[in-house]
Amino acid sequence: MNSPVSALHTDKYQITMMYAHFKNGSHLKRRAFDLYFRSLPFGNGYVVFTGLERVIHYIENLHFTEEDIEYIASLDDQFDTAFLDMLRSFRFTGDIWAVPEGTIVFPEEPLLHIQGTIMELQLIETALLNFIGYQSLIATKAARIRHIVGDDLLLEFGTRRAQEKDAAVWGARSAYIGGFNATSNLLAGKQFGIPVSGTHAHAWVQDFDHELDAFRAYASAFPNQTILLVDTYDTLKSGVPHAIQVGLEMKKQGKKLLGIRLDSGDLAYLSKKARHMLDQAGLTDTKIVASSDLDEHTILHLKSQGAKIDSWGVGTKLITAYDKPALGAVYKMVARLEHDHWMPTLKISSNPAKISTPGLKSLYRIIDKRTGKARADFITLLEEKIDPKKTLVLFHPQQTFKRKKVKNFTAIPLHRAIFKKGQRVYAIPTLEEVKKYHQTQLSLFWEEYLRILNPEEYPVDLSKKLWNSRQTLIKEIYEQIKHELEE
Ligand SMILES: Nc1ncnc2c1ncn2[C@@H]1O[C@H](COP(=O)(O)OP(=O)(O)OP(=O)(O)O)[C@@H](O)[C@H]1O
Ligand SMILES: O=P(O)(O)OC[C@H]1O[C@H](OP(=O)(O)OP(=O)(O)O)[C@H](O)[C@@H]1O
Ligand SMILES: O=C(O)c1cccnc1
Repeated sequence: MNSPVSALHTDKYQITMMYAHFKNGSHLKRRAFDLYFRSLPFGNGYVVFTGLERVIHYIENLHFTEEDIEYIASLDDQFDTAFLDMLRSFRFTGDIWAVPEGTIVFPEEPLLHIQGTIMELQLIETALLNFIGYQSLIATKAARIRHIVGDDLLLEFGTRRAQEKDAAVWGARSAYIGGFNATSNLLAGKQFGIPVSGTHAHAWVQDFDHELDAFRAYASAFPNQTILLVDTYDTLKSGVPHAIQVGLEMKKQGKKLLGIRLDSGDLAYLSKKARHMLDQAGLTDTKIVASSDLDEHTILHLKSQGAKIDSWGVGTKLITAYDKPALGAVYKMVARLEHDHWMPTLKISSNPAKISTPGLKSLYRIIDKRTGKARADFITLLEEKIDPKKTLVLFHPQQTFKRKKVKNFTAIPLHRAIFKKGQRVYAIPTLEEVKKYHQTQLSLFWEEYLRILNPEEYPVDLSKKLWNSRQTLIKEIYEQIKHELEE
């Protein structure tokens, strides 16, 4: 179904670290990593997590072919035969936990938690960040657009402007999860079962001597799904009148002109005029589709101007995540297994926002039982239990004086086990299930967190124990550095 992803879809340094670990005798040491992002894209209040299905296919198929191994050997004559032999039988043997696709997620949350040998965990970093970062970005952009249009039909038109093929196809899938109704990309339709849709291009009209002939010919080829592009010459003087003429001819034959498409000019003005003209002619059921560099901001403005647009075709600005082309997801080591005991590890940075959260952790969503709405997300040490009968004290991880007490709540664990010892233990949901799950996720949040402009910051808090363990580790590392410098 999906084209397999090569094991070489990784950065060179992952292979060189694998080799250095192999020479060091440490390649089979067990480690744990978290995948997360640090800041929200597009000024949005949340991210829609997607990319897991591709991660699963990648992990299940992960192996080096003979050609891959030959290529690696050709890079550096350092690589000895024993290492190359080991690559021949390489398979992923670790454990992965992840939030399901479609989940609403926030900065600093462990979206994936992965345990395995350091060698395999290094190898997969690049591909995981690549898939999750891009797909989550597009699903989030799509959700913003869905938020603005209400129930209007949303069509994904981005393939021709996407950053190459995979981005177009997986982007179409993410857009569908985030709230689009259909894609123009047939491969995405075939591969994922996304509804496909479309109109026709200017070239269809240009290929005829007269616009009217072009419209008639198109209507006769597709009598049940005729949508005519009306802006090739002059939208109001030529395109719409010709479309109306064809629409009336179709009506006489008991058929219906489904729609017209506007693709340039002042879309508010043109759509209002076109609506009026269609209605005057009795074509009240004929819909108006608009496209032309649309995004959530332009659509919002068009709506505020009273544009009479029923359906939106969105390409470039969605599929390229135009205003924030990278999510900036990261993958950090959080623990090392030493003598059967997980030792938390930390990445310190001069920028406090970049200090990672150590250890094996659980991620919960705290739901207020009275309202059914999310109060906060709560990250704990793995071994901690939350007692729903007790009051939960939440505090801001930086401004710790900011506190709130939560009673009468449910703590929903967000992680699912995906792989155990290299074997998948997770039943991949259908795309429709993912889309539906995303909708139920949205319903957990107050509108204040969902609005597209200046949303409220949703609290993601650490348990006291986790917060203490992080502070202790930071202190220990600074003490150690000080001590080493003094020596
Ligand atoms: N009423 C409107 N209010 C705000 N933005 C609009 C309105 N009508 C159209 N737009 C947006 O303005 C931009 C206009 O694009 P541009 O000036 O490049 O040309 P165009 O009219 O689309 O023609 P072409 O596609 O042939 O270049 C598009 O992003 C479109 O979505
Ligand atoms: O505007 P987007 O959101 O990217 O949507 C996709 C665009 O692709 C097509 O344009 P085409 O390639 O025919 O070029 P055009 O810009 O001249 O319309 C279509 O007419 C849309 O305008
Ligand atoms: O079907 C359409 O109208 C379409 C498809 C891709 C890009 N622009 C428009």
